[in-house]
Amino acid sequence: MTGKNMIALQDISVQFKQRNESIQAVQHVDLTIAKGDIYGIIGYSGAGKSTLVRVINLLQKPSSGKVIFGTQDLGQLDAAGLRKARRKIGMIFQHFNLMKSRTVLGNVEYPLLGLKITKEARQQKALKLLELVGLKEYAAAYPKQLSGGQKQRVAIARALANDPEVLISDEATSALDPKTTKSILALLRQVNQKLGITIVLITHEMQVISSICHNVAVMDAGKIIERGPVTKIFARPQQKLTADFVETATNVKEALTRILKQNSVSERKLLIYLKFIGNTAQESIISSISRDFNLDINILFANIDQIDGVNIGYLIADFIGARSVILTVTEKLKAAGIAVKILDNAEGQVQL
Ligand SMILES: Nc1ncnc2c1ncn2[C@@H]1O[C@H](COP(=O)(O)OP(=O)(O)OP(=O)(O)O)[C@@H](O)[C@H]1O
Repeated sequence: MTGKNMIALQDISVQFKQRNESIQAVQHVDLTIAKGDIYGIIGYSGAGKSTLVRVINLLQKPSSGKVIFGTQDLGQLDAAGLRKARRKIGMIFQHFNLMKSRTVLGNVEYPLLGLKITKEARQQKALKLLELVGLKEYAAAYPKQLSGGQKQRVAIARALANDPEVLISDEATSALDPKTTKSILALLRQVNQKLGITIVLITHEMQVISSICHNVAVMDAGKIIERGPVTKIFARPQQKLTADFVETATNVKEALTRILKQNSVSERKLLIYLKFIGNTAQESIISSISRDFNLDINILFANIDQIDGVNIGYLIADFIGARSVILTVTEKLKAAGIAVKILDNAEGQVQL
């Protein structure tokens, strides 16, 4: 990563008017994406993600705010200048948007048709891109002969035809099964690393974010409510919605539901959620502290994920002993850099 800005959205708002109603799809969003980054935008349906990324290439004109692409203010460009800038921004979608009547090669060639290059050069370029996405032998096939994953590969090749600097992926894996999703995400990572293309990726699945993104923004009701490096967001989500996305992706939420069904309440026991970040030594701290304080720790769930190269461990356990001792121990764990949450399940109501 060079540290240079690729995209800067400045105080972007988008309003839609429907009959007498006005919808604030995006509200005062500032977003800076560095060159070479893979930046994820997550949110539930209707949060404003698609509208926001369509602003990046001015497919959607903002009601107010500025879009800076590299060093250019896109709002200041004339039609020809904007067309040229847009070629530097490729896009892929959930439903691939391939042309049924054209072959795979014809689809990849399509963005190059208006350019002053020979037919041969155009085809060479398209074939090279098909090779990159692993589908050279399908050049003469038609989209209906391909699986969903293969269609998305063709769409990626087509999006790369104009040598873009940015690739926007709008729910590109949402229609695919988990295995195919993995292979498409691996291809996107390769596109980022080999070609140095900045990727902006929209999704409603935190697993997609944790698989390939370095940074993430969480959107809710048209606003970015939290943002930062993916490891930081996974380790210490600040907003309830962010925590919800994170704990679903890490299976902690599911595990907790199961545990709460089976767990009995007792005066001498507290249900505790621990998160270790990037440091396996933290795990041995638990056993040494429990030994020092003569506290029983009954582990009910444990998992470890690698997120953007950093290990994050999750543990749900019953701490059994005198309450004052348990609270002293939790303070010691916090001091050792472990995130600690006491899950008060008195009424079966637990907030992660
Ligand atoms: N062209 C439009 N005209 C009117 N309202 C729109 C238009 N496009 C989007 N909206 C509204 O703006 C809000 C944000 O929509 P948007 O598609 O950006 O959300 P999203 O987070 O991408 O959700 P999804 O994943 O379902 O597409 C929604 O309330 C939507 O109904």
